[in-house]
Amino acid sequence: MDVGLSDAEAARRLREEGPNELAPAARRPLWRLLLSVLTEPMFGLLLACGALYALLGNAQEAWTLMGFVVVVMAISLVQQQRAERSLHALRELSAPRAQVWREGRVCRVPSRELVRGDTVLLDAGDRVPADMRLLAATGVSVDESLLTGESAPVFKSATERMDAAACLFAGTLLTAGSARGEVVATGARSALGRLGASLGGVTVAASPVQLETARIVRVAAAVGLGLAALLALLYGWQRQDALQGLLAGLTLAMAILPEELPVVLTLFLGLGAWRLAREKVLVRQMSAVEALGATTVLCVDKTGTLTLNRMAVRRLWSPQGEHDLVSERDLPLPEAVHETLEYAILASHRQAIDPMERALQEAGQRELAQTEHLHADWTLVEDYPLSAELLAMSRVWQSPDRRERLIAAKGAPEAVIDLCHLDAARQSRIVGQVARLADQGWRVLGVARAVFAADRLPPIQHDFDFEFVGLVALEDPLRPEVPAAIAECRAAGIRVVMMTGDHPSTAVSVARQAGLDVAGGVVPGTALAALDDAGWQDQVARSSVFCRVQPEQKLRLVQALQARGEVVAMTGDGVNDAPALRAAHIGVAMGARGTDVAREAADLVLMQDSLAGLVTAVRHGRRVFANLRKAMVFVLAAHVPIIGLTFLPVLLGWPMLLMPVHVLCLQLVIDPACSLVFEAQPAEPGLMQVPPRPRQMRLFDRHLLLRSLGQGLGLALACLAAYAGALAFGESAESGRALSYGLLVLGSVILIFANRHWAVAAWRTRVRDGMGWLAPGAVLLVAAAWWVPPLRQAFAFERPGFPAVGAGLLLLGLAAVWFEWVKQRTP
Ligand SMILES: Nc1ncnc2c1ncn2[C@@H]1O[C@H](COP(=O)(O)OP(=O)(O)OP(=O)(O)O)[C@@H](O)[C@H]1O
Ligand SMILES: [Cu+]
Repeated sequence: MDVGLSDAEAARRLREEGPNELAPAARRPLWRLLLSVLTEPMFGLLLACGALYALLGNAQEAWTLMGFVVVVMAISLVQQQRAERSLHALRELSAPRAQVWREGRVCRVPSRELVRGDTVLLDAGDRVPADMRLLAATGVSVDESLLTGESAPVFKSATERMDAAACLFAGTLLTAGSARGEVVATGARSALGRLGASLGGVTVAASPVQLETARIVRVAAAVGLGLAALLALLYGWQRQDALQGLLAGLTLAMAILPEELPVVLTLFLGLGAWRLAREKVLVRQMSAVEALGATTVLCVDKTGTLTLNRMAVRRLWSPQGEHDLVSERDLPLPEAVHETLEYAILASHRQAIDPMERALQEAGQRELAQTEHLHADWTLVEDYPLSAELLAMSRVWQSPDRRERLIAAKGAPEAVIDLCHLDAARQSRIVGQVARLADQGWRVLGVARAVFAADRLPPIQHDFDFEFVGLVALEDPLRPEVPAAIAECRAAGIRVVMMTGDHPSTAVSVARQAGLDVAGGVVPGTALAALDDAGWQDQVARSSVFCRVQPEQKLRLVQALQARGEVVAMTGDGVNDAPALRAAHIGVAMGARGTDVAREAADLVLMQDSLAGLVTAVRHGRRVFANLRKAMVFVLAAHVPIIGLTFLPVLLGWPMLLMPVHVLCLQLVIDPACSLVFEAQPAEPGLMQVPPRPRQMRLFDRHLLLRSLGQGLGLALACLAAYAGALAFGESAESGRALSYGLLVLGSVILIFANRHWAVAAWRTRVRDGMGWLAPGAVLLVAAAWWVPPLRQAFAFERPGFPAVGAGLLLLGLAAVWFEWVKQRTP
């Protein structure tokens, strides 16, 4: 038996030959990042303003603005780099793992740690992690399209010759069978590495909300430019000063350009993904974070998702007797069921990966160790794998002291009964026993055996003359956290649908324990096969438990649900689940047990395999969407006064109020910092007690626009009133500007207060939630701009008098009340 490399040897080779990875996906170089910042419209506007100031002979303004350009670029760069880095970290997390022999044990290591000489175990659905020579292979077929472009399956087997038919290549996909191989080339030395190819990791396709935002930004930009041109003309004509007019126009363009929207959005989705990663849910597709919040149906498989996938043989039954391995643990295994366990083990792989087969072997080691029923000296001659048509598998053995061969079969009881050609009476007796065992929620397998004397083995299992041996019931406990998670879904108006390949009685029993809705009955896959599209849609509307479904049917179930307008999240782990995972709005694969194919097709990967993780993800998705709306209300509302304060004074013939510096400071520093408060906002208490948001619901709907417009207009009025008042009472324009701007900054902070919680009034909430640094920071900033000379100059301020400040505070209070009023009127 192979024992694999020692840890020390593996570490030595890893040091010498380098990790098993292709040239890591090149990060964007700094100059590319710079270029992307430079081509942003805001940057163009800034440069134009700077040039205008220079033309006007205002050297100081020009320099201030250029200083700003540097700051803005630095912020932009840091943010982009941070986004890149977090993406990189996510890629690392989703890195593939491989099963390998080390120190005489099978363990899972990250694929990048594989070295030449490692013995790797592969199963259907695995991506081949490195080039290897096959040591053993059963029914292996491979998809090598990544290397050859040819998608037809290629069959492989272990031979002495070391040619392509006995080799697996890195990056190709095991579509069927299982294999053991020795690594011969890793990383860049593999066939794939020599091609210079690389496999994709995290993808960032635009989500609906991102598209919607992009549209809003485009519209706003067009409107902004139009208005800006209008203002420039107006100003130039009114005051006969074209350059100043142009400057005013550019300032307005800056004020309207909703630069922060896309930034806020990326940040929210990205940080949402990061928060989910901390909850052991990996996001492979950023837009999934957003779709999660709208999920109406969760389609889940049973084993591993609802249950622990910790199989243990619970009961053995044969026509001669029965034995329970838990309640009768202290009794020796009765002779009557010896053969049942013996043949169940013979029908399993020796180095079993399947938890069911492992459980059988464990039971065998425990119960049959002192008997002649374990046959280490027998050799395997042939293997008939499980198929969709026949849920049973057989293995053909040669014993050293017999000429004829022995065949052991195990599988779904119906399939095994079918193989045994029993008479009606025996058949119905066995079916009754199966139902009795499956009613406990146990998975039941039938076991059969045959003897075969001729030389040539038949092509299909049906050609053996099988004799029924007995039944094995395997127990797989429910995950303890599942009933609570399902109850949470129910409260949140999310339906949970179970799709399993298991027996109807087992399915119902587990569904009941988990708290699923079983009133709609259990629908077996065979009943679905005869239905048309309308029939499928009808079924998925009525029933929540589907049993004996084949993976291909899962795809159709998902499509039927989608045709009914549901937003579907689906879990899956097998090779054949990939199409359904791709079709679902949110495909969910399992980190621990899922195949590589499933993981690659999925949008989310649950590192802890449990349904509870998925429910957590949904909760986060809802929270992100709710907070996004709050942030958008804030950003939009904050734009209104900026626009008003640039536009109106010009119209009214007052001295110019906001200049480019002010607009930039608000738009590029203060507002984005403020939006972060919303990102960290915890979920509102009733978040999981309301139905999912309608699928068509837009991020920027009427309520949102009304609310932001209402609140923004209030703040704009307050600021304008402060300016007008200051001017009326004989203060200088600089002093009025300082007052008005201070009001704008502090009012924005109050705007955050108002919108952190929508259901409760701001004064009922805890002030400190995420605001600890913000309010003092804003006050400090305003004070500094008023009193520190260089800043005062840069902002063109003069310190306002105390009566003015008092009036300003009063206006601020009024604005706060107004925000709350608007909040209540726009639910
Ligand atoms: N290794 C095996 N040996 C014998 N029979 C098997 C084996 N694996 C599966 N079966 C039979 O095939 C049936 C379907 O198994 P499959 O693994 O496809 O179910 P599944 O859809 O993954 O189930 P679940 O939803 O519980 O995860 C099982 O109920 C069992 O009867
Ligand atoms: Cu025996």
